[in-house]
Amino acid sequence: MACDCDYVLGKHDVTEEHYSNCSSLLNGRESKRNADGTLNLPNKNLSKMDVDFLYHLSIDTANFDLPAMFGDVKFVVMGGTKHRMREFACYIATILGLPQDSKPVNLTKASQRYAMYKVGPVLSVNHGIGNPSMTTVLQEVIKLMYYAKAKDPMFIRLGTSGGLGIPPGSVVISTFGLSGTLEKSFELTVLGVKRTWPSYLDKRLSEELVTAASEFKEFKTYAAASMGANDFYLGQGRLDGPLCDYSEADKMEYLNKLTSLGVRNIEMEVMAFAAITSEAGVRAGIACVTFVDRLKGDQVTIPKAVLNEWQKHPMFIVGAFIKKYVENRNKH
Ligand SMILES: O=P(O)(O)O[C@@H]1C[C@H](O)[C@@H](CO)O1
Ligand SMILES: O=c1cc[nH]c(=O)[nH]1
Repeated sequence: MACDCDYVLGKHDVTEEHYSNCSSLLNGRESKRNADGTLNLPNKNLSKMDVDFLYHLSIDTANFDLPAMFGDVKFVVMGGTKHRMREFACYIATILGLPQDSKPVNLTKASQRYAMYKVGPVLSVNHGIGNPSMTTVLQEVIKLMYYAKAKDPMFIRLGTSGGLGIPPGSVVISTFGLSGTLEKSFELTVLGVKRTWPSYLDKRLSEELVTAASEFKEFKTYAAASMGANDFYLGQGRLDGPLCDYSEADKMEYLNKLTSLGVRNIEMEVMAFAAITSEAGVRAGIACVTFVDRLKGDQVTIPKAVLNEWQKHPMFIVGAFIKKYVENRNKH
């Protein structure tokens, strides 16, 4: 079915409101999920494969009972580092009152690439730095949820970032991702052709995360656009990398432009995370703490112990959201 708003992928801009109200936007697929909430992935080749090896997870569909292992997953929470995602697994077990192993089991240890922990309905997975690392594990986890027949799983990224005009330690809940060239889309070259997909996040989930954040008064939370850079140094307009051929004035002009467009933080995965989850029909959100105000400098100079505490801010928000969701579900 053609999109009823005449949006042609990659050719016209689409407003956030338009996007979240348009159910037929995604490659003409009428339904992104089955009636029972299980995923209806657009790649029809998958159903023709006898076995699917999720190579970077070291898990396959022949030797693992995926519905038994992962069928109850409701939240896939992802973030850059293995340490953070292990910490989040322990934290969520505590706040949900679930039994905790003294050493949480890394279910993807054999892959030697990533770490993945399961605590009740929560899967906590690290994704490394930048799009290629993140999209590889994200796509395998989406397939994992598909084979496990998980119902309506939500994907949330817990990240770190550089802020724009907001106090370091604040959290930004992303509403959409903006590329370095200021496009609201994720670009990937497929079969030699540059393709783009819209990079909006789930509006309702963002709002629910903002509501969950309102109980934490010790740091500020902003709902805003995020810029996703393909590099930490030049890609984020820093002056302190090994390479730099622009001036401080050029950098400030660019960062001020981002700020005037409503961008409040810069990280490295937002567009791909938003686009791929949306194409796969899963609701997704992103909450990132900021470690530096990029309008004031480039270097992250805050002591590591403080950064480790700040890294917990998005965990508090996402933890509160999950706890409330689980409590409400148990009531019904
Ligand atoms: O989730 P993390 O803390 O990895 O997110 C940001 C974006 C990059 O992955 C990385 C750069 O330091 O931090
Ligand atoms: O400035 C920053 C800090 C953390 N992560 C980023 O991508 N940028």
